Amino acid sequence: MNTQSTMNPTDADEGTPVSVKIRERIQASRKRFHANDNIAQFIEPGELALLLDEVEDKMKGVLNSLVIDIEHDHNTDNTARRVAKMYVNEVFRGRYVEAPTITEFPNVGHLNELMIVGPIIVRSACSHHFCPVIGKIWIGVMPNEHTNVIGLSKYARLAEWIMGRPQIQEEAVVQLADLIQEKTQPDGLAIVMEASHYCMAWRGVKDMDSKMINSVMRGVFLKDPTLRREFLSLIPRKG
Ligand SMILES: Nc1nc2c(ncn2[C@@H]2O[C@H](COP(=O)(O)OP(=O)(O)OP(=O)(O)O)[C@@H](O)[C@H]2O)c(=O)[nH]1
Repeated sequence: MNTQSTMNPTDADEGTPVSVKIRERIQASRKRFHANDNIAQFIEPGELALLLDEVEDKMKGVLNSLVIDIEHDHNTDNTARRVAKMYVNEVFRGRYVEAPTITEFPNVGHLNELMIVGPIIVRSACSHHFCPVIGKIWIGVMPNEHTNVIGLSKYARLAEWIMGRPQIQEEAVVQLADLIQEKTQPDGLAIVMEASHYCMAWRGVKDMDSKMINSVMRGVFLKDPTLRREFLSLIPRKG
């Protein structure tokens, strides 16, 4: 018997986890959905709330498998919901929502002097263990007369959107550089990030002191060693 032919497509859809529906749309568009990719364009209105319910349900499974009595332990009876909210609405929000709106102003003053913003405090989580990554970022921009000027706070908003995903630091700074480059089209862009990785402090090697520092240099920062030195000397990293 061909059961398919008698089924209404909406009935077939019912009971399909929302994550599966979203994943199918991404795959149909042949787009990537790695941990540090944004997938907002594939999420329909109302689906984020359903995704939260689904993650809560799966988290209950994890707690059960950890042999925690969530039925009777008053401390953990709502933990699955809290963790789901933390992932979907807070720490990994940068995967599920569109980029912040950025007001761009024309560079009427023809500014072409080095501009530095930082330290911007950033919070992320490593893709490997989902442990916190907390650090600082400095951004240097060398505008030209065609460069769009964006409000100072917008650098922090863009950084928050990129860091609000499971990341590895090397890829996070490149994603942020690509985004700022696209928004402002400067002659040069420099980013330095310094962060503590709690997967190395709380667990694993339990090293409390080491930090990872990395940088991305684009355009004139790459070509001009004097400008690069000026940028690096102006960021008060040890302060
Ligand atoms: N390159 C890079 N490595 C990272 C970052 N965040 C965490 N790591 C490292 O990722 C590695 C994962 O190593 P694995 O050997 O797969 O995992 P593991 O067995 O739990 O490793 P240990 O942490 O050594 O116990 C660890 O060395 C982490 O310190 C990051 O942003 N960039």
